[in-house]
Amino acid sequence: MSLIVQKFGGSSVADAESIKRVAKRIVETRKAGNSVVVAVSAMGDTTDELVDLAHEVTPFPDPRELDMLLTTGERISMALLAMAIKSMGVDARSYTGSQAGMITDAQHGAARIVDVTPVRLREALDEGAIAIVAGFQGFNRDSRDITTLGRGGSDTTAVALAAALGADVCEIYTDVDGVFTADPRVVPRAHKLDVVTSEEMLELAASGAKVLHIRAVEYARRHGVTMHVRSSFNNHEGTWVVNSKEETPWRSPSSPASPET
Ligand SMILES: Nc1ncnc2c1ncn2[C@@H]1O[C@H](COP(=O)(O)OP(=O)(O)O)[C@@H](O)[C@H]1O
Ligand SMILES: N[C@@H](CC(=O)OP(=O)(O)O)C(=O)O
Repeated sequence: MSLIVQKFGGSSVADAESIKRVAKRIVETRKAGNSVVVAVSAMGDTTDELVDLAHEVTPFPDPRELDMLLTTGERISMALLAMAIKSMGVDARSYTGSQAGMITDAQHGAARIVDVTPVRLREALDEGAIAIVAGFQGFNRDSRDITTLGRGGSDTTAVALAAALGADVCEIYTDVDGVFTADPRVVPRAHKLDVVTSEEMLELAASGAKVLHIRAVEYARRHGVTMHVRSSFNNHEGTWVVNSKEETPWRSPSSPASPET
């Protein structure tokens, strides 16, 4: 049995229909015989809307309270996703970052992960359940406060969970088919890369490829996590982010042998 971490970005869970579509995909991965942990982002533009709302209240929101506010976005999507999966007859449980054991430093808005203690996730997996974790958030032990990892931080949540749980692969689901030579929405001639090294991915991320959070790539490189960036809207093989080109990409059991077009 493989352990797969799947991350769904805000673009993949923008509305109720999308949440049901994503739930179906997660259930298929579970029914194929894998253990599944999911990291989910807030729906669509929820985080931007919450930031705007805070600035309507005050030009300088208190950093602790801003983190408290922003983490609510992921709570909404994780609970809805767990409900959708349960309605399909499969056990699923949602966890906030603190419940999932994402321990960070105290830097509100840009916290760094210092430890991951996924005790409750292991319990859920042992009982055959799918664990759904709120992305982009953690908990600081000293202040006992909730923190956020910075914008786009759910990729890092997924990679950190994959490393701590010893997952076989960390799948990053988004709204494009993988990592392209340039932003495919801006440069129509950009082409998809099948395999990139984490080194190459760091360069792409540094030059603005927001498809992956740079800290997630750094974390994956440090901990030897293999990532597969792919679309949640089709079953095409995406881009493998590997530590060295000698590494044979691990074929995801959730990828069909002959992908649909
Ligand atoms: N080099 C690139 N390859 C792929 N996508 C890119 C690249 N550069 C920028 N993007 C953009 O990144 C977007 C995906 O990131 P994001 O909107 O944060 O998704 P999510 O909500 O899934 O986290 C794509 O829609 C694409 O426009
Ligand atoms: N919701 C947070 C965290 C995140 O990673 O989102 P996304 O995966 O949609 O980029 C943000 O918008 O920054």
